Amino acid sequence: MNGVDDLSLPMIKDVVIGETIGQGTFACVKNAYLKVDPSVVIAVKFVHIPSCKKFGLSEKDVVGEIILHSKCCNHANILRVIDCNVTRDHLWIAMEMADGGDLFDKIEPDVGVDYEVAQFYFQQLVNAVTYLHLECHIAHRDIKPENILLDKNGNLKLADFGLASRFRRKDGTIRLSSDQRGSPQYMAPEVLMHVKYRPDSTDVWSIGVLVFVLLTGEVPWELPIQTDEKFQEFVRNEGNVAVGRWASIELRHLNLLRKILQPDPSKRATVQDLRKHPWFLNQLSFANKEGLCSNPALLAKKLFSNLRVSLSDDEYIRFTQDPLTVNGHNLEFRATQPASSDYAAIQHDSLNLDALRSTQKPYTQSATEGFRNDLAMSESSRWTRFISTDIAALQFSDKSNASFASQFRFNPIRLTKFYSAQEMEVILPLFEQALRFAKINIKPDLYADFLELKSSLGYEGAFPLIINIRTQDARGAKLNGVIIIKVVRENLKSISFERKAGDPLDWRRLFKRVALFCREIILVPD
Ligand SMILES: Nc1ncnc2c1ncn2[C@@H]1O[C@H](COP(=O)(O)OP(=O)(O)OP(=O)(O)O)[C@@H](O)[C@H]1O
Repeated sequence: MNGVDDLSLPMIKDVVIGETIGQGTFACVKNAYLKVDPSVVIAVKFVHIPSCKKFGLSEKDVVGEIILHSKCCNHANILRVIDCNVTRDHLWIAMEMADGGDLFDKIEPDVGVDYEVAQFYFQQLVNAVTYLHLECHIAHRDIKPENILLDKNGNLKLADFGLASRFRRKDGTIRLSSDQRGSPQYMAPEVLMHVKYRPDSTDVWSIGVLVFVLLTGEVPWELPIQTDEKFQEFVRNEGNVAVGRWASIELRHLNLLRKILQPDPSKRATVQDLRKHPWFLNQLSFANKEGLCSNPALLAKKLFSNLRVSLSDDEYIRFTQDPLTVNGHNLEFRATQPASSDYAAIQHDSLNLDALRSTQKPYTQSATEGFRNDLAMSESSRWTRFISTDIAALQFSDKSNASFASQFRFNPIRLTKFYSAQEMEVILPLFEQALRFAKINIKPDLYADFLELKSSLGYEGAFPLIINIRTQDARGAKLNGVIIIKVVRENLKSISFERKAGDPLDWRRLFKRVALFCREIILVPD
């Protein structure tokens, strides 16, 4: 997987390491608490240095990122580094726990978030970047939803300083950059022009792309170059675009975006300019004067109100007739036939299973207590009641947005998840069909592999069952992750899609397509 397994992780003095809460390309992140005070919960990231080296990253690069990050995390909207150390194979980093999970997980593809929520995160991001640029003289250079986490109140925490650089020297002169690293969709045009550029100005551009993504649920273009039709159209019309997703953006937001997405960096707004804009200055009803969330329940309600997965007949018929459309939106997941490198297969080796056995627990909280009292109810009512406090299950419900969203609180649980009470002999063949329908090659057959695991490890030993997914999105970029099937109770299973690499919006699109295809087996709260 990424060379990180529980058995080889270093011990950290005075810290008790808990469950895996996330995985990156070379790292796994675990929750942990302090021995002296178990109420202090932190996150610890273990980076596997030999894996980084295989991909051409030196130990100095990896450690340098954390040193830089730890020098500029004294701000409410920047993820705080508490401590770090290097052992033989690992770099561990103790960080503030982002209890609200990932921001990207809460952006509905092709829809976006409520515009006040977009404004809230714009204001917090501008605050974070002002601090970085003006106080720390550091440019982040990789602003995108994947690098934004949320705390338990929904406040933004900018993370991942892997590409950050100090752009202002001690004597005040500017150190220009010339490398072309970053995420293409969020990159400013000058980064791709083989010229020297100011990295602080490219951060402002990325804020603009992120605002577009928040408002619409998709990126404005693939690459900010003349051969990209969408970008070309934007430039040709000097930002006055009224087609596609641009048409759904209100004029005042469009005006702001035009100031930010200014291809000429010398004309582009700076963070100081952004701070003078009404969109930054207006205080939101759920924020305090410092721009931090003062009403997490209201923010959560607004944020969640757009997250829905329709399993209706109309949607199903539309989807099966035109597999590239769901919820009336183009969900083209990939335009071509599967590439030979794509595949989906059950992953099994004892080390990885040990590591994954401890991945996210199903969200049970109050439902667990409810369960004991519900034994007399029918099985299906018991389960639907049991899952009725999990927001991932609620996103399939037909209830009105308001009552549905009112149950949401910030937590790190993935929203790309559903529950089923079906047997594996029903679930796995259906999954196989769904993945083929999504044009992902499958190593046949999943159920036979499961039976093999079951005969060697027993039924319980075969879980969590992990299906490895390696595919490409519509642009041909890699999209990797795992589908983890866990037994929650008796025959109730949670089926969680956990992205490892690639566009998070495309990952949710894939999840929605598989869910729609498998709608007969999904348990939906009443
Ligand atoms: N401080 C934290 N608190 C809570 N969850 C975290 C924290 N840091 C990381 N995570 C979780 O772990 C996941 C992986 O984090 P990590 O920083 O290793 O990966 P990444 O940067 O997304 O991956 P890559 O290294 O491939 O770019 C995140 O998506 C998030 O869900």
